[in-house]
Amino acid sequence: MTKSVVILGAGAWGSALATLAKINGHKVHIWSRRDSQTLAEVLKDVDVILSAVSMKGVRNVVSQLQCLPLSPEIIFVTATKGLDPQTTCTPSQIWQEAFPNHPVVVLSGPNLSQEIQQELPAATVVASNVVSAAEVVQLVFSSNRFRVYTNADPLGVELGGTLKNVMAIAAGVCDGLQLGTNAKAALLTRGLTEMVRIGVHWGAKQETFYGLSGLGDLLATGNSPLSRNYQVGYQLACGKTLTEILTHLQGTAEGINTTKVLMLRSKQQNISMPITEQVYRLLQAEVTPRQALLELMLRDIKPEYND
Ligand SMILES: NC(=O)c1ccc[n+]([C@@H]2O[C@H](COP(=O)([O-])OP(=O)(O)OC[C@H]3O[C@@H](n4cnc5c(N)ncnc54)[C@H](O)[C@@H]3O)[C@@H](O)[C@H]2O)c1
Ligand SMILES: O=P(O)(O)OC[C@H](O)CO
Repeated sequence: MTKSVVILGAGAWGSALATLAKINGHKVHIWSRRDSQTLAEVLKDVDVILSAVSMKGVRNVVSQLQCLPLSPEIIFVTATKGLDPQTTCTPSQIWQEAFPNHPVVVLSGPNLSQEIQQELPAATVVASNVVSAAEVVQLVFSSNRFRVYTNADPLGVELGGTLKNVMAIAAGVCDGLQLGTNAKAALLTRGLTEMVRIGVHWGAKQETFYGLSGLGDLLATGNSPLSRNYQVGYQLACGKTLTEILTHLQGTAEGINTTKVLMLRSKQQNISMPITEQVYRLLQAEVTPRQALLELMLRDIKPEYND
């Protein structure tokens, strides 16, 4: 059945998702801050509202929507991969708190928007506590070039896509320093351990991190120069400053803010996150990439699990 879908955010990801819904024949409107129409006008008779704004815009967009009369049938989908700097909440937690009577679905997976716009095949996950809502969103986006799986662990799916951005910065550093394939495998594997450690403490399911939205996205983003987060790490390793990198970076590298929020949360909750800590210190220019590497290599020796 044809759905009316409004996509909030006309950036790289919002545009790619709009393309995917349009090829399935759905009525799609992309809304941005510069839209000539108001939100009230575009949200008339909408079935699905998908937010693809970057983390810094989420609270602003949520409060604009809270002022509008919205039918409780409307499904919210969040595709943002970030953490709120004030509360450390995830975007879906912000949407659900603001709209407690609406179903909220998280959409996340190994989805580099440029590849999707080139019509290359990809897969993703839509997760919600309301299974029927996830299934509606699955139908909106599924096609022969985009395979969509449902999942009942929205927090785990969302954290996978969010936390891997920190590891993607580290992976870019690893490649920028030309540390080789062994080092990269070690980094991504230990990075996943770190994601699982804090994610499970947060309330997510461990197995979710081994799926598309966790390991899948970690592999895509940690190995692709198309990733903005990877590019940040790569260029830091090549000697550029963060300010220089951000001047020329196309789009948002959410991992920079996520690293700060994660450091705060891991310290508050006493959770060991050594890779995240070195990425944080590197972004703060407290260590060089080589010093960060040495810090990680010279940590106390220990069993692989049990740390
Ligand atoms: N690009 C990708 O490949 C990709 C894939 C999956 C997920 N994501 C995630 O999607 C989100 C957006 O990424 P992107 O690549 O489209 O970034 P982008 O920088 O291209 O676009 C960000 C969008 O957010 C909007 N925005 C920012 N602040 C706003 C505000 N206060 N009010 C309204 N709109 C605001 C911008 O206008 C822009 O349209 C990020 O969280 C990213 O991690 C991106
Ligand atoms: O360009 P990045 O680093 O934001 O990565 C984009 C997506 O998260 C990949 O799934």
